[in-house]
Order: sequence, then C-alpha cells, then structure tokens
Amino acid sequence: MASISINPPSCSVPNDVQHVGLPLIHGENLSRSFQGKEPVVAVSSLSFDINEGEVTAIIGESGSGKSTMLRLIYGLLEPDGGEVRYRGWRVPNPREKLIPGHDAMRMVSQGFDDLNTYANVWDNVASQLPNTDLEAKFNKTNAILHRLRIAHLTKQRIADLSGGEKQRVAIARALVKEPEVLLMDEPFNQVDASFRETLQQDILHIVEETGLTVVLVSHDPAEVLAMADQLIVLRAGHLVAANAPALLYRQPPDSYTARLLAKSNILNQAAASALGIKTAASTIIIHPEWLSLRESPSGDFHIVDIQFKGFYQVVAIQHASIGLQVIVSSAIDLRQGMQVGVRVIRFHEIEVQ
Ligand SMILES: Nc1ncnc2c1ncn2[C@@H]1O[C@H](COP(=O)(O)OP(=O)(O)OP(=O)(O)O)[C@@H](O)[C@H]1O
Repeated sequence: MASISINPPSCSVPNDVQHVGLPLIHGENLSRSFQGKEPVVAVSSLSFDINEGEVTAIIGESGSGKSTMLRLIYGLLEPDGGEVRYRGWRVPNPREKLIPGHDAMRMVSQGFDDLNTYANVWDNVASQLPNTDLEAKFNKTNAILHRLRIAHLTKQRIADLSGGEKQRVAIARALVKEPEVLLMDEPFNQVDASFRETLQQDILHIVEETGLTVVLVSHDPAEVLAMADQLIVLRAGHLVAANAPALLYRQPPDSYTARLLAKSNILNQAAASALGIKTAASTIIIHPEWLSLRESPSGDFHIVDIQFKGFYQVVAIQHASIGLQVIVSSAIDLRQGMQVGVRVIRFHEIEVQ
C-alpha cells in the first residue's frame, strides 16, 4: 500500500502514516474475540471497503458479528488483529482515545442509552452543540428537528415519546453535530412498518443532500434492500459477500445469503431436475417469486398451505419429497389440496457450497 505523510487529522494515532488510495472506511483483516466461559470469535479476518456518501448495510443472522463490526469501525472496541482506516488514517482504539469513538462518526445504538429520558427533545439535541455560538446552536437544532419531522415534539420529554419518536430524536442528536458518518445498530426495530419507510426515505434524503455516509446493521435484510448501496453479509464472524443489493439478491454467492434475502427454495440437482432444470451445479436457488403456478389436474405438485399476505400469498406446494414456496398474486384463486403445474421463471446456480 502506497503511503504519504501529510499532517494527521485531530482524531488520529501518534506516528501513524496515511494510506492513500483507500475508500472512506477500509477494514483490513479485522479480528476480535471475547473471553467468557467459552471464548467467542465474534469477527475474524474481515476486510471491507465503505464508500463515501453511500449507505452500507451489514446483515447476517443473530450472533454473526454485525454489532462487533460496527463498534470496531467506530473505535469502540480494540481489534485483536487488523485495523480500520478512516480517510487512510488508522481509527484510534479505546486505549488510544480519552472518549472512545471516532470524531467524524456518530453512532445510534439500539437502546437509546444516550438519550436523557427526563429532558425534553430540544435539550437532548441542542446539548450536543457548544454554547460558543448560540445562534448557530439554535439554527442547527431547529433544522435537524424539522428534517427528521419532530419539530412539533420540541417540548416533550423523551419518557413520553413512542419508540419511533425516540428513534428519530436519537438520530437527530447524532446528526446535529454534522458527522461525516452515521452508524446505526438496528435503526428501525422500534418503528412500525408504516413509519419505517418514511424514516428510511428521510435518511436517504439527508444522505443525498449532505453526502453523509451511513453504515447500518439490520436483522431484517428485506427492509434495507431498497435503502443500501452495498450489503455486507456476515456469517459466523466471516464476511461472505459484499456487493450491491440487487446483485446479491439475483445472484447470491451461497444459500446462506439467498436465505437471508428471501425465503429461497434451495434445491439439489435431483430436485432441480424434477422441475425440468438441467444443470451441472450442485445447488439451485429459486426465490419464491421466480416460480409461477397454474391449476392443472395433471400437475405434479399439490398445494399444502396458503398464507394470505394481502396483495400476495405464499403458497407451499409439494411433490414427493420436494417442497417449494411460491409467491402468487392474491388476485389468483387457489385452495389447499389443488393440483398445480409449476413453471420456473428464473433460477440461479451455485457451484461451490
Ligand atoms: N461483550 C461481549 N462479551 C462476550 N461475548 C460477546 C460480547 N459482544 C459480543 N459477543 C459475542 O460475539 C458474537 C457476535 O456478537 P454480535 O453482537 O457482534 O453479533 P450480532 O450479529 O450483532 O448479533 P445480533 O443480531 O443478535 O445483535 C456473539 O456470539 C456474541 O455473543
């Protein structure tokens, strides 16, 4: 890696040398274990890039190391090995900084631990800014409360807010100091479905307007598919994929990623051949909307279950030992026990598992 020495920023490590040519955030071979009754390897040999002005979502099953990765990026945890670089400079670890956490980043955690429950919304947000310029303090607080649609809650105590409102205050509090990076751990789990999309859109508008970089951890990949420019997929502490959501969805590198992103049908060669797919690949991925059904008394499959989901239905069909999930428009009348024919619209081959 080429290096040039220029004046280090205020948030840096003594004697560090800037690595040039890196994206905004670069993780190199990061590992971190925790000692308990049984030592746990939370993340192992993670290398990744996060681009400026983009939304990156870290996804993975529970315990796969998502929060650990986020805390390593921020500098809240010391890696056992490897490093994180921000604009080419190494992110100080908690032993190297009086108040842990990189100065250019702010983190919103799951529990709203940072919010002062008995203070009002305005004070929670404004208190982040110094009193040296009171006019700027007033204007910035006012602007971010409006931006996050919580200006009408200014005088309300945090204790009296809903989970979704608290989440918006926590984000306003993090953004009022105009960080370059916003880190969010499960940002939408307090927000019900109808408000989730508005909050996601509001964050995307802030990203577009300000060039903010967002890194978020999500339990529910489906919710971030539309939001993220990049998905980083973790499994048991290892990075298994990093790419654009649409690409990972259409061409998942493995069945783990496919299952995280959709309730995929994962078929072996024999099952694939029963659907008329001739392949040399060991595994075939078929997302439920990549199949279509039609009623056919001579069809091989029969319907074993129908889950009504509003504008679509999830239909479970079976033929001998092969069970499949199919997404069908609710406009189509189906009933349990019906014989059906199946058409494969699209499939994805995986060579190595
Ligand atoms: N402070 C800690 N002490 C001991 N073990 C820890 C600690 N923090 C994390 N771990 C362990 O490290 C592993 C990864 O945890 P992490 O919280 O990063 O996963 P996660 O993917 O964010 O999980 P979840 O989705 O359930 O929040 C887990 O096995 C967890 O129990």
